[in-house]
Amino acid sequence: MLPRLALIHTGGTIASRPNPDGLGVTPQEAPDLAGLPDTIITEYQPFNLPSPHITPAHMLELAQLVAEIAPSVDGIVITHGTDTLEETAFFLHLTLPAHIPVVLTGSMRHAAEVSWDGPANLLDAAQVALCSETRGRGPLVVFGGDIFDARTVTKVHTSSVDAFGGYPGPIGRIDRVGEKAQVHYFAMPEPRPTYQPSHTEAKVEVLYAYAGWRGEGYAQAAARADGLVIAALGTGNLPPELLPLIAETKKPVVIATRTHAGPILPVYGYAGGGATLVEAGAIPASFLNAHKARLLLLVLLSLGLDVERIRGVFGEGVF
Ligand SMILES: NC(=O)C[C@H](N)C(=O)O
Repeated sequence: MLPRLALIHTGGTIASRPNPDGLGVTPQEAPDLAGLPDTIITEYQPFNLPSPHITPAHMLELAQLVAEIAPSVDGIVITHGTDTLEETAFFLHLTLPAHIPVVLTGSMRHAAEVSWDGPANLLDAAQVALCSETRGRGPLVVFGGDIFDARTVTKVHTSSVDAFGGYPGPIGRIDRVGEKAQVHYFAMPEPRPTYQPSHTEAKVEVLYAYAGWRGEGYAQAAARADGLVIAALGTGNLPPELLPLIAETKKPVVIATRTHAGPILPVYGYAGGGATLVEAGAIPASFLNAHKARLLLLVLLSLGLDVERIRGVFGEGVF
């Protein structure tokens, strides 16, 4: 029996061309998959958006579509804009069973450019999705031949075709010798819980720390949102003015880092140091970046978990 692949197109540069109405480049036409004969391909296009227009509601719609079609295919590829690709990948990682082989990819150049990287990324993603070793790893991101897990992958360059990286790096690689694809994995997947929210309506805002921040915008965000994430400094430290603000917040306040790799650690005991923030009730985000910590918090709040249970999930660090 021929392998069955589902291709879900959502827009992004991989679907973009110069705008016929004038300004810039916009998503228009989903890319063709070339170079994969003897495969039954079914295509879906739930929406056609630049990825800055993607919301958690779109991510939930995608998770539901993937779950629906997974039993009738051997692999699923999602084409997506690169700007928020890691957020959709992580949302799917949190909400889909790990046995479904889902691979996200995109491109950094559009189809009218000489350096158009869409076709190679799409073929790589399809071959990774159909590879039997991919099953059990949860949603992955394939870009430039590197295979990343959804938890650690992040966009590391605004314009290079090698736009994705993250700490500690790829979990695998796809290369091609002639027509034949070779897929190698370097690590085994770890067991982890997944979550089934029926909506994504919780409001979580991200605040970005900087030298001299006195908490401007904090009170308004804390009043509006159901929970906050702060992209804090280093191992999760803040200026002293933030300490009393966090101490009086009853809603969950998750501390991530604006530094590009590494964990949140309760090391420092000066006012606003990580140890004082944790003592004041803040929740360390472990190794998650601020925008992924936001999605985990949003999922947990949408499921109705209280602050202590949320603290427990982040504290266990298994996601
Ligand atoms: N390379 C890309 O896909 C970037 C584009 N702005 C998007 O995310 O939709």
